[in-house]
Amino acid sequence: MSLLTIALGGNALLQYGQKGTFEEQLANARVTAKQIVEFIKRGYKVVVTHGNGPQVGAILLQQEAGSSQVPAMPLHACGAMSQGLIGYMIQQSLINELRKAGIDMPVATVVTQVLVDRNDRAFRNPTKFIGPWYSEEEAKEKDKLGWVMKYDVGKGWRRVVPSPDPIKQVEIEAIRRMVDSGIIVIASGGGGIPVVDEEELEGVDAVIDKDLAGERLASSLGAEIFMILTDVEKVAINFKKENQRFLDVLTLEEARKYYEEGHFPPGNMGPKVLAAIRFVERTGKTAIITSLDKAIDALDGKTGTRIVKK
Ligand SMILES: NC(=O)OP(=O)(O)O
Repeated sequence: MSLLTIALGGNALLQYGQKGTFEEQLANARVTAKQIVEFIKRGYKVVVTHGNGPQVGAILLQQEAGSSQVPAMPLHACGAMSQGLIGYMIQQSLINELRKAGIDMPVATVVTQVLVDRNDRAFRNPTKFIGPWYSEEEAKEKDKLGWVMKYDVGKGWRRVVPSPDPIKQVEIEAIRRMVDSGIIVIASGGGGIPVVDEEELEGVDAVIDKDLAGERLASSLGAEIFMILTDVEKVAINFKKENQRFLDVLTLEEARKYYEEGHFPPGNMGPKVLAAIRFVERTGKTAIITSLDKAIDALDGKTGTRIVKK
């Protein structure tokens, strides 16, 4: 049975413009779970990872808003909370869909810590968008609170936090044993809880990119395919320009060249293409970038962008 590692983008749980109620997110998780069950019906073992940008930002806001009554939790603990919340929604939706399909397979979410380097330059240059979008006037007010705000092109101003490079999942052996024993595992959610391992494990305030952490998960588990699901069907060069061109297949060499030429913006397609490059470099296997609704067609080679060794 081949192993498929799926990295779910933000729109799998929360679409731009939605408020982010529990009901909205659960409804999105149900649509996502239907797609994942299609992979399982095709005989794949599946490991799921997911983003948490909107959710971890919302949890952090809740901490700050309630801090006069109960102690606010640090950002790394908010990351852990987001794994529980999102894992719960995906896990419940998957169990319901598996039951409908008559498939008897266990599902479990693993609270996952991901090792980072305390000296990672990312700690001095926050880039990871979290939480809701704000107008320029609102962003100026947030600046006064000490938040770092950046413009998210076409959407508005948003809080940013450091996003160090993931080194490895601390719980990788536990995840491997679960996968080997036939459990559908949801792991490394929100890129994992960032931790350093000096004298002992310790959480650090950051949010890791889920695609880069997903690559670490997929490569370490020996996945056959690493599938990154986002809101576009294919990767494009010269995106939104007159000479925009969508790509069906990218060799490692082409992917590196386009990446270095700056075709893929940071905080958007950039980390997805970088995660795909690293996966193909490390394993020689295939990475696919496509949208959630085209995932099955992409697996069948009918659409999506495939990043291959040669
Ligand atoms: N952690 C992370 O990469 O989340 P998003 O994909 O939601 O930004």
